[in-house]
Amino acid sequence: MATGHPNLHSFPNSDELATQLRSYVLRCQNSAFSRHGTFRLAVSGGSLPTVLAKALLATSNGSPEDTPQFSKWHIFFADERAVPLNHEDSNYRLLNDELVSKIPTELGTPIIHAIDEKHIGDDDPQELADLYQEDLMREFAAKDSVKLPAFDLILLGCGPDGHTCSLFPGHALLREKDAWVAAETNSPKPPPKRITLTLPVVTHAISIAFVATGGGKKEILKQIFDLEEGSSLPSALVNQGAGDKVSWFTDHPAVDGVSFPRRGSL
Ligand SMILES: O=C(O)[C@H](O)[C@@H](O)[C@H](O)[C@H](O)COP(=O)(O)O
Repeated sequence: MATGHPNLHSFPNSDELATQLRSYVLRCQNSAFSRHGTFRLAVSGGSLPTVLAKALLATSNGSPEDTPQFSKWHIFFADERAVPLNHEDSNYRLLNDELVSKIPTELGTPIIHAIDEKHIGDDDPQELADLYQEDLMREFAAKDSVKLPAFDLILLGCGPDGHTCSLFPGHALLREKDAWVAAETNSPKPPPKRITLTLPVVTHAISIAFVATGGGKKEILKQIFDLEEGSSLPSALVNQGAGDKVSWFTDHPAVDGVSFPRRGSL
């Protein structure tokens, strides 16, 4: 059972948010290195890769602690669309365009865990999900030897309907207890076919961060943080399942009208 409450941070602008997100991600990196020598993280699509790139491509102070050591990073996708990797809807392509292709050589190259292109054209994305789950098993141990994979960090967005990953409000997928990766065939946000980490995998991560900015998010964040009616929304379920392992990086317009207390420091 989760302990504590999520940490809600709000920053005046995107520069400040990126600076704080950088400290947070690098702190997660450094503690992952001390546990097992690599940093295993999952990232979402949407606006997240752009903010993440701003955070991670900023100039380092030169210390190893303030340097992303990308050659020891394994980057997975918290969710991915069932489209070719060079398609404009691909989260792989988005992450590559925004971040990976811009990493200076001296910082090394991360290992990116993409979906298997051979199954992208399948009618049902289930095989794509199963193969991605096998990829996780190669990195985190077989599913019959560990109940759930423990990502060092999962970076999420929150949609205006409260979805996160490709876990949408009211969908049966929210009740998935067994699979690590599941197929979604009817996403209300296009494109309809996707794969996604399941809720138990998300809440089992060592750290989880949401990035949500702009006034367009204030109504849903009010529901998620302040109102009973928002308690079954996917993003609220992450808060409930993971408690103080969750940190929200927002800007002031996104939490305008939200009463839930902000935390001053990371
Ligand atoms: O691939 C996806 O569709 C995303 O992973 C999705 O879950 C996204 O994170 C949210 O829709 C928030 O998107 P914004 O940050 O763009 O609002």
